[in-house]
Amino acid sequence: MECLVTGANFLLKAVNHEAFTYLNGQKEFVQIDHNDLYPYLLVNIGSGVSMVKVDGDGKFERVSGTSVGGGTFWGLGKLLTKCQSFDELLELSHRGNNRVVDMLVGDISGGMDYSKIGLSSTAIASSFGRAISNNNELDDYKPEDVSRSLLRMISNNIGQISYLNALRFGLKRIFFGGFFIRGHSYTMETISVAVHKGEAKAMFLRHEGFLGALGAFMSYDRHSLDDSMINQSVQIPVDASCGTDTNCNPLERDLNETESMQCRVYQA
Ligand SMILES: Nc1ncnc2c1ncn2[C@@H]1O[C@H](COP(=O)(O)OP(=O)(O)O)[C@@H](O)[C@H]1O
Ligand SMILES: CC(C)(COP(=O)(O)O)[C@@H](O)C(=O)NCCC(=O)O
Repeated sequence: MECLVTGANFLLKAVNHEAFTYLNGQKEFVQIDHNDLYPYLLVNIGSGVSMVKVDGDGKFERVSGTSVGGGTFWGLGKLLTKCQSFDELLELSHRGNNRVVDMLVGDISGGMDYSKIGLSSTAIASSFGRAISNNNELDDYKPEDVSRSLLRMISNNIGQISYLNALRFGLKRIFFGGFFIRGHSYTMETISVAVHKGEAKAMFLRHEGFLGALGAFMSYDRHSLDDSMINQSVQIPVDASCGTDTNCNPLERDLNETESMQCRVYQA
């Protein structure tokens, strides 16, 4: 988690045009003022989703998350569409129509005007909900439509949970990272709309999939080889503890006896 935050902080400070908003098909780069970066919410969408409140360099707290993330899209999508690769599944979603699978507010009968409670007739009332209203089997649906509905369901859910966490801590900016996003317009649009309800702004990162790797590289770089020889308390047999004491004979010591001692270990 520390690597993730280190990577995000570095990119946001060092790379021009790293962060951008995405709404109505428009990408708009955001100029980040280094002195006004913190606090922000970092949402990393990998296999699962972590939501981290970042208050500064090395200052962060994982405040929330959800197990419904990139792995869910890929795993469930693979089962439902028989796709062989993530890219294929993503490509399918480009061409799909989620209205075939999702139940929209307008589909719900009863004549109630949901606009009074802030819901338009085209809002999704229930993801995959349309599948219960007829006798269709999975094979009756196009994989494109299933993929699009799944992507929308997962992205929207992540956006909503992120929005609530931003609200919870009064955070104005949410940066979304992780390899799930892949610069995919439909994913970013859905997340943005889910967040857009409130004051917080959804922003995406050009190097979305490399935050952790970059942070790990930077941490390695920061600690030179000498620095990585750290003092660590470990349990080792005392016969190995003679060190430079030339009068010490390990064979005269009880081999079962152990004691805690300081020893230098190399940490990769
Ligand atoms: N080519 C790909 N193959 C597999 N998963 C991919 C691919 N491109 C994007 N993804 C998505 O990225 C997710 C993993 O994201 P990543 O940021 O690498 O997280 P993790 O730390 O869990 O490996 C997958 O669950 C999937 O949704
Ligand atoms: C366990 C993880 C931090 C691992 O990170 P990942 O490899 O998914 O990027 C992440 O999958 C996660 O936060 N899962 C959600 C757990 C939860 O909040 O329910």
